[in-house]
Amino acid sequence: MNRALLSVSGLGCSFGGLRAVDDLTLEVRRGQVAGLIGPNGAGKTTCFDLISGRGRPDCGRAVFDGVDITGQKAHRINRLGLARTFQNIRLFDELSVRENVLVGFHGRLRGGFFSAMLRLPGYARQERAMERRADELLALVGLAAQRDERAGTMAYGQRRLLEMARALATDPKLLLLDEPAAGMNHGETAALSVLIGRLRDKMNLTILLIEHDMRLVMNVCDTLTVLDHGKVIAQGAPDEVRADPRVIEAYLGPELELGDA
Ligand SMILES: Nc1ncnc2c1ncn2[C@@H]1O[C@H](COP(=O)(O)OP(=O)(O)OP(=O)(O)O)[C@@H](O)[C@H]1O
Repeated sequence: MNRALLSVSGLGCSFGGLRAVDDLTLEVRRGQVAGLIGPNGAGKTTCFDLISGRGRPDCGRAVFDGVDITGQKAHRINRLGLARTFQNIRLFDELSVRENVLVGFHGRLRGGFFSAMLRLPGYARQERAMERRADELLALVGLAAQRDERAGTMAYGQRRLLEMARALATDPKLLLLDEPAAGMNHGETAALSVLIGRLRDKMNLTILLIEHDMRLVMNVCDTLTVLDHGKVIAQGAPDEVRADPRVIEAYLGPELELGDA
């Protein structure tokens, strides 16, 4: 059996004259936490956009769970089991925390418009099941107590967790996290490390994350890919990657003393 859940080969994309992603080849195996790191502007978010259907690559191929998803639309890729969060958090600030998670279930309700309008019993049952699942996911990310608060009033780190809960509501096999620790304090980042480990070990999730917090990256990632100017400059186990002179020169050197993680 092919153990790769996501295989990307030769993927590329330009903005005008800028080659934002150049010949990206990357494999994420089932049950792994993989990290995509690199300096600002290296092309990491663009990679996520290409993989998740928010941008079209001009060359290369992406295969998810045995299905060619190259250039497919975002909602179709999501339905196949790939969910993501965004660097710039996208929540409905006027809705409650719980309602934001329920949005993640959108489109999964069976029965359509009329059963919703008429509030048929089957529809109401599904709705209750989703509310229970939303509450479980909020408990998982540590936001159960804030369930009825307005999302717009939450602290930044909590908003990131809420985005994760909403992505999890689509019941993904692969979760792409774009800078999940951005804006979190030290304690929140430590809790996030534990949560990511739990998602992998207890919920069987495969995760690909972009992150600048090297302590988190070194703690949670089984494998790393380093991008610089759109190109992969190193790939492998975190310890090997951080000792790679090209990586130290491009990125890690000023950010991370050896043994800091
Ligand atoms: N829609 C766009 N139009 C034009 N240029 C873009 C667009 N999106 C990204 N870029 C450029 O492509 C390059 C890669 O950007 P990207 O956001 O993927 O990098 P990144 O590694 O995620 O950076 P950061 O760590 O700062 O978030 C940058 O030079 C950026 O300015």
